[in-house]
Amino acid sequence: MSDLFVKICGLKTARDVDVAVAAGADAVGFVFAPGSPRTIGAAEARELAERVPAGVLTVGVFRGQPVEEVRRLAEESGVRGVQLHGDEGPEFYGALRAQGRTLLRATALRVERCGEYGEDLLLIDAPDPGSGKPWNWAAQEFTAPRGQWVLAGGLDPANVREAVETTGAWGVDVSSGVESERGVKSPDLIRAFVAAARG
Ligand SMILES: O=C(O)c1ccccc1N[C@@H]1O[C@H](COP(=O)(O)O)[C@@H](O)[C@H]1O
Repeated sequence: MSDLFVKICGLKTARDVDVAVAAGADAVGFVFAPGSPRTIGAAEARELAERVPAGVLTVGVFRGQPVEEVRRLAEESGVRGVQLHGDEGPEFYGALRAQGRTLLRATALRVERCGEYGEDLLLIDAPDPGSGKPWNWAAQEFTAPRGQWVLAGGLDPANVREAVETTGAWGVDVSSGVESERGVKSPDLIRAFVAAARG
């Protein structure tokens, strides 16, 4: 097994959290961005996060929300990581730094290296996050960033291994590709994804 970092995102039920942890996920994500079929509240996320062992990172996922809201939801839910999908600049990451959480910067832009905005992990995603639509990570023009970067966007059990081998990603993140229908996770697909990702 490789030591690839694997994050399973958009979890809403205790069953799915338990399956992801048992399958060997390194991180689980709870969506606080409004308007997603996966959006949950802070109290629900807290209950789910409390099931997660200390060695597995719990991550709150945000998009275009004010820093006060991000701080509050992170505090109320107790997640240990914050993933930002908006166009937040370095000052936004700086404002969150004091909370001591792992900061994940998600972007569809070309980025030279992880850490430019003060993030701990860089997530290279599709322009429409959470849609399940892949982007062309195999394209000649794609240059992998330096440092710890996570590939996301349209991954599933069938394509994840090739994606890792082609791009050299340090980690992978998935939501749609482990669902039986939009917003509903499949335990079998979660297990298959983690196994396939690690090869
Ligand atoms: O999952 C969502 O609904 C979501 C909403 C808003 C921002 C990010 C979201 N999810 C993130 O999208 C990527 C990849 O998703 P997919 O596998 O293509 O469905 C992943 O980083 C999720 O954390």
